[in-house]
Amino acid sequence: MPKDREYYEIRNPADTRQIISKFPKLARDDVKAAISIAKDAFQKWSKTLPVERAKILYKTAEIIESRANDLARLLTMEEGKTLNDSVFEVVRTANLLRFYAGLITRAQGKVIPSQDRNTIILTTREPLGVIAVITPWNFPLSLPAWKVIPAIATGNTVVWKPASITPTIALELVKVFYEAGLPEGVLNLVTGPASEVGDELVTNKEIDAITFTGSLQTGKEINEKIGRQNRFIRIQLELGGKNATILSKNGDADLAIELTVRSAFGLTGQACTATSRFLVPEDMHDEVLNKLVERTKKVVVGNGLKNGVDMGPLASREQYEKVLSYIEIGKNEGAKLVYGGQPIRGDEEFDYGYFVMPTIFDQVTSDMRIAKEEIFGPVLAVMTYRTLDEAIDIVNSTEYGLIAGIITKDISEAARFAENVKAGVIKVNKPTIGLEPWVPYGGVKSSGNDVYKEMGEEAIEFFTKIKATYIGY
Ligand SMILES: NC(=O)C1=CN([C@@H]2O[C@H](COP(=O)(O)OP(=O)(O)OC[C@H]3O[C@@H](n4cnc5c(N)ncnc54)[C@H](OP(=O)(O)O)[C@@H]3O)[C@@H](O)[C@H]2O)C=CC1
Ligand SMILES: O=C(O)CCC(=O)C(=O)O
Repeated sequence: MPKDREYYEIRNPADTRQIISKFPKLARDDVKAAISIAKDAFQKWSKTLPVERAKILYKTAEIIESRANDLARLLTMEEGKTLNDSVFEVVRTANLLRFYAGLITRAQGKVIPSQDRNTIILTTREPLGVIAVITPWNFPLSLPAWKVIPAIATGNTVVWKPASITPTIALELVKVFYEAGLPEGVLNLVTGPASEVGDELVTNKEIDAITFTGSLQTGKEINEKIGRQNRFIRIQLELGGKNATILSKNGDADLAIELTVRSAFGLTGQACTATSRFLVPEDMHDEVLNKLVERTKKVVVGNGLKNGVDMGPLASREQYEKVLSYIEIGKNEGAKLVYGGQPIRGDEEFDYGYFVMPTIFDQVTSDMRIAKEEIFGPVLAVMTYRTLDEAIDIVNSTEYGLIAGIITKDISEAARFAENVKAGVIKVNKPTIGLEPWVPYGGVKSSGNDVYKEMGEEAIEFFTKIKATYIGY
């Protein structure tokens, strides 16, 4: 790497005086070199036996678990989430490794009866080649893991660009893979500005598929760039959300409040699965709102490394400013601020971090920007409805369709909700946050291009192509 390479600092969002690491701002030529390394490595890696690849994945899981505490601490210091939430990410990563290790050693194709005698027809799955993985910062370990692991498990090689603010934990994951025996060149990390590093990955003709998670705006930009290339390429886009939880008249209000507080303010609202709209029956509004505010007052905000903290800082200055600006937007468009709405300042513990109070707006209507646009922070919009049909219309009224929840004891109501809500994931009496690795995941409408799902067995479909072979004998 050239000596004059420019480096940038990663700082702890809970205390920006603390420098976590320094990373190089790579240039286009570096990315081209990484792609070429991945392309060379593909020749051998794609021919390794699934059982050999599985062995490396199992070993990686073992090492990750043995360092769970250190990895979780690093994740918290870099991204800001609480230590419990970081441990959850580490454990999920180990689970993903074992799940895909098991999956790739199972049957992958079909034997199809032929119309001719003495003929066998079978299908096999083959890897695609070099995969570009582009990921956001909010789940900087387990989200990239659910792309990288099935990609390499199926024999592809990867060039991965992590979000610029969370490269440290990304590098740790790459190191563990190599320690577990991954051959050189199979997984390559490239750090630096999206305008150069990201753009090169999206436009380089040696890339065989792109899997991206991030904002709607970037997703559209990438989609347009791919569209302008005169070639066919697989692309998976997982984008934003504006998820609602409905409390039904037949639901347990206390449970709804508990799950909503967890899904709205846990992870500081920086989850694509977060609840950002809470729909309450009109005649239960006053009682539920009071209880919601009382419960939210108990959310402990602070440095995620500290015991008992429920909500860490926002992950960056950009996020902090974005959230505060949405709070102003909410006030200006007539929503009633009933709790929070301010940065936390005036104490050494908070003064150097991006801390904002958990915030609740009441009297929010579907036409307001805070009900339509993804804020990606701890801001909850409370809305009311009269009938379940009206509530479902409100849930469906945004351009997003990632995840939606209902709290009800009525099974037929839950089924009606699941059938009529346009979202990739439905939760009944569960928090909207919290995905399981063995379950397919992906949004509809503007929440994703929804051609291929992530996680579950379905992830294998994105990372492999099917070949049909006819054998006469
Ligand atoms: N549906 C889902 O599963 C999830 C969706 N998200 C969404 O992610 C967003 C938050 O993440 P955030 O990182 O801010 O999102 P961005 O879209 O800004 O960035 C995501 C990744 O793409 C890179 N990138 C940005 N612009 C380009 C470009 N033009 N070409 C190629 N790569 C680019 C970023 O690099 P850099 O960091 O250098 O800018 C980063 O690595 C939220 O809107 C959220 O909804 C988050 C998690 C899950
Ligand atoms: O809710 C979860 O478990 C995962 C959510 C997620 O990965 C995300 O928000 O990016």
